[in-house]
Amino acid sequence: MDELAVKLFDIQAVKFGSFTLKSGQVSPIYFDFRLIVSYPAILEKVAGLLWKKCSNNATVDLICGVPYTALPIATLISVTNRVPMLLRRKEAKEYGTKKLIEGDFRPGMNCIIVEDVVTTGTSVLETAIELRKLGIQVTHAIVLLDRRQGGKENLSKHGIELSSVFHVEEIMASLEKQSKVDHKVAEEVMNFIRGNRQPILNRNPRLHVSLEERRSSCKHPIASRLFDLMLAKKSNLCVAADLTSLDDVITLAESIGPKIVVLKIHVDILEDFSLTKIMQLKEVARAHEFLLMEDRKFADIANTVQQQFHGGVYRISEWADLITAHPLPGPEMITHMFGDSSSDSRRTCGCVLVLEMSTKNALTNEDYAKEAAKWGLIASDVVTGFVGQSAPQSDFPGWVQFTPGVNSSSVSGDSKGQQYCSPAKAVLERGADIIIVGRGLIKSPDVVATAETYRSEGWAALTQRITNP
Ligand SMILES: O=c1ccn([C@@H]2O[C@H](COP(=O)(O)O)[C@@H](O)[C@H]2O)c(=O)[nH]1
Repeated sequence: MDELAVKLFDIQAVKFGSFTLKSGQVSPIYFDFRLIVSYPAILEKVAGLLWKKCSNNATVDLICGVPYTALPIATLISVTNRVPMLLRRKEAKEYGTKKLIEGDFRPGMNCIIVEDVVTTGTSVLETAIELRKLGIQVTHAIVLLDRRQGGKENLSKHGIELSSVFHVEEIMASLEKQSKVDHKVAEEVMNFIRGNRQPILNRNPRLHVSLEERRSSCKHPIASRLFDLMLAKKSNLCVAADLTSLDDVITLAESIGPKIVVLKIHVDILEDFSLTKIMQLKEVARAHEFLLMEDRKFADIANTVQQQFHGGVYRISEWADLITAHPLPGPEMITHMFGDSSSDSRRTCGCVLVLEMSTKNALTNEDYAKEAAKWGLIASDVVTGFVGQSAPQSDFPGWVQFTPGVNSSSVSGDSKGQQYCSPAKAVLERGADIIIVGRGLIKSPDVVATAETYRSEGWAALTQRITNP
């Protein structure tokens, strides 16, 4: 092991300095195991050590590497030990079979996941979710290096036992013993690892608090109403009714009304908009008890947005229960668009801030979302929640996270930049309270049955997240 640690250091697969990790943490150590493919003897050694962990732990039908670094390692294990391998794609192709898992298997077979480095365990879990969807059992994962920052615990909560060849402590001890790093560096690394041990996937307490408790922290009546509806209807489904006819939206709303808690529209794509018809939709919302969200994504100076919200042909403030707004122009826009403190719409309509977009290459990165969330706190009397693809490290339990880009099919997105994930992933891994489903439902041949499937999957995931943190 000492020898392997030194070899990894010598080929610069272990680096010291200041590195920003996927989680946003700045780490004094970085493992770049992609380099191993260029050193066949090291690759062979690593594959051998991983296989030892494997055969110690379970009877293996199949192995599957987490893309991409672990793929050559898994291939070598497979060939050397004659154990069949499955190939996981990161994204489904938009043509052909659209499979995320390639290879030959039977449901019920067990599969060991192979990974190079585990920090929080998210990548292993993503692979396990795809395998389990096909009926393949996943109870073990093997990894070259466990950074010991919560990955083992997170995976164990999902029924996966993680075995590792190395821990960071062992690598540091080997490198210090062989004078590759001095004591000061070794101590700095170990302090970082010890100081960041809590399971990162559980950082945000909002995710595991009961809906009843969260309702009691709400500052906005529309947020309280939404929690009431979720509890009463056992639903966290919002349907994006992106149709161009308001008559068709009304027909859709009448059929799926009992399954949903929010119906989201884009008023400016409707070809037959009239105030009379939108009031009919409002009546359906009242009868079936769901909220009406106008996804206008306001983003201008307060003076303009105020007129867009209250005036024009749409008179959004007269019928919308929820509206979306980009935080980009700053908190003044959010507070002033509703009018002065006596304006009714401050209490009858809740503002949902778009902190992160679901699209590829969106500029709404982690820093933007973090800063933007502060506007929400400043304008807390009108803000009911946010649109996002991840749970901020900390937010307010009375806010609701809406996550769009949810689609149960294996398609990873559309051809125009939209990106999709499943209801379970949106809720369990990304922190969604409300899942927003558009084409995955409105294009289906049986919208009522599809609404029920999304309702039950979304609700099951939310219940699981709250009861099994
Ligand atoms: O980041 C965002 C913000 C909003 N949306 C909206 O959600 C739906 C998604 O529709 P799909 O058919 O499920 O792709 C749509 O109304 C968007 O305007 C989003 O997708 N991403």
